[in-house]
Amino acid sequence: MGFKVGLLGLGTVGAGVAQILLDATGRSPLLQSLELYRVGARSLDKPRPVEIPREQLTTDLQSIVTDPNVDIVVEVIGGLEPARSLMLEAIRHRKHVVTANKAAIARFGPELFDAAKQAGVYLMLEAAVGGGIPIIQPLKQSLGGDRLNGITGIINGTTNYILSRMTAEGADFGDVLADAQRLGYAEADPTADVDGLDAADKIAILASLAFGGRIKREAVHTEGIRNITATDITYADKLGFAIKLLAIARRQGPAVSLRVHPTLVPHSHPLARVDGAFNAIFVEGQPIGQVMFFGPGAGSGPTASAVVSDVLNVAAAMQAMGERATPVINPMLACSHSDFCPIASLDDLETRFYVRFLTSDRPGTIGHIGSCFGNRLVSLESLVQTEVNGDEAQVVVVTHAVREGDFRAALADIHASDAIRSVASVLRVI
Ligand SMILES: NC(=O)C1=CN([C@@H]2O[C@H](COP(=O)(O)OP(=O)(O)OC[C@H]3O[C@@H](n4cnc5c(N)ncnc54)[C@H](OP(=O)(O)O)[C@@H]3O)[C@@H](O)[C@H]2O)C=CC1
Ligand SMILES: N[C@@H](CC=O)C(=O)O
Ligand code: NA
Repeated sequence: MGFKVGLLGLGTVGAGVAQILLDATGRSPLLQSLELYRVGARSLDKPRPVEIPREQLTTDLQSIVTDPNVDIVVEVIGGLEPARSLMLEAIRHRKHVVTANKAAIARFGPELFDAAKQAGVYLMLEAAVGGGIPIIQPLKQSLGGDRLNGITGIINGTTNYILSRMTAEGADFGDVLADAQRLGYAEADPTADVDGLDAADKIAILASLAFGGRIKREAVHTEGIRNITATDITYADKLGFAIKLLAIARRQGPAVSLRVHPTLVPHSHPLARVDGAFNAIFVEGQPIGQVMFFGPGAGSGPTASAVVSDVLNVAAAMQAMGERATPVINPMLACSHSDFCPIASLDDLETRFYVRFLTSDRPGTIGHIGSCFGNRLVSLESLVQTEVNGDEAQVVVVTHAVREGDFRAALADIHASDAIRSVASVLRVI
């Protein structure tokens, strides 16, 4: 029994997918049942790293998703539209869909999964989070017996690369970003990466799988890394922390706390040692305890490896289904949530904070900071005056775990005082 694949997109990921599909040697025998049948792209004349016969190539992607011979559509064009409409059209034509498109899934997941359920087809997305790292299927299958409590991930390679280089070289954000763009690590428009939006898309997807409910994309509190300075990286290091852009989803009472922000991570934590463009996802559950998934979060080959694994899972399920008229969907491969997860308020988050103040170097300043925190029940772990420059001093505070709302109220009280020149940075600590 053979299955025909319609590939939408022949860029970084699409070319990698085509390369695997066209070379089954040494791979799963099931690959031999797959035929790369049609391929869609914007340009027919662009040089490609993989040779596709001209008659298989088209710029008419609609004709692929409606082609009665196509069994599985792979969407790797990216972006919101026409990706969303093409996936919906494919599903309505009863084709299984495999996608790497975290932006579209995070926003249109409910619409797409409802359509897939109604049509009796699979919508698969292993490549959408962590690129080549298996994390979607492990959450659906391997950890299916666990009650998951938290997911903490470095799930954006660009920002991890930038922060790693800032740490290694003592360099500033702007300089490293410019260099990352020159080297092709960061895109020409790096907004989605450096402002945390890409990581927010991905944690919304992971949280939905881990906590068994739909997630509204706008529920993810998102802060990027533009304001991280070499000064904070140095202070954090002296205090025993690395600064990482973490995406965090945790159970908080009956709700789920969802956030992406730069975070101080103790040097002893496994995530502190994930450097460069690598990704890692740290999952906590009961009874598993802690488990970490590490590897290449992007790139042609790794991402294509995840896409093809989905295609193979779908092919295996289709083979098992045989010629049955009514589709039988394997619940361990499908997503069947219908209710939205309640989202916890950020004010109620309990976390430690790092805060750096620029103050006047005069008597009473430190006492004033301490009492403002104390009045709001914010307990301090350490408070150090680190540097004096003329009449200006730097004061770095690390709190114990406190309610975020209380911490913010104390900060507002401190800010109102004329002993404080500015609050130079506020970062959460895990
Ligand atoms: N690159 C990576 O490492 C990773 C990417 N992803 C996701 O994978 C998806 C693809 O990314 P990537 O391969 O990097 O993107 P590219 O920009 O490299 O490739 C996009 C491909 O889609 C084609 N395309 C785009 N829009 C259209 C359109 N409207 N009509 C026809 N063809 C179109 C382009 O055609 P043409 O070549 O002719 O211009 C190109 O072949 C995205 O959703 C991305 O977020 C996920 C994880 C990692
Ligand atoms: N832009 C992303 C790539 C894939 O998701 C990243 O930097 O991690
Ligand atoms: Na993955």
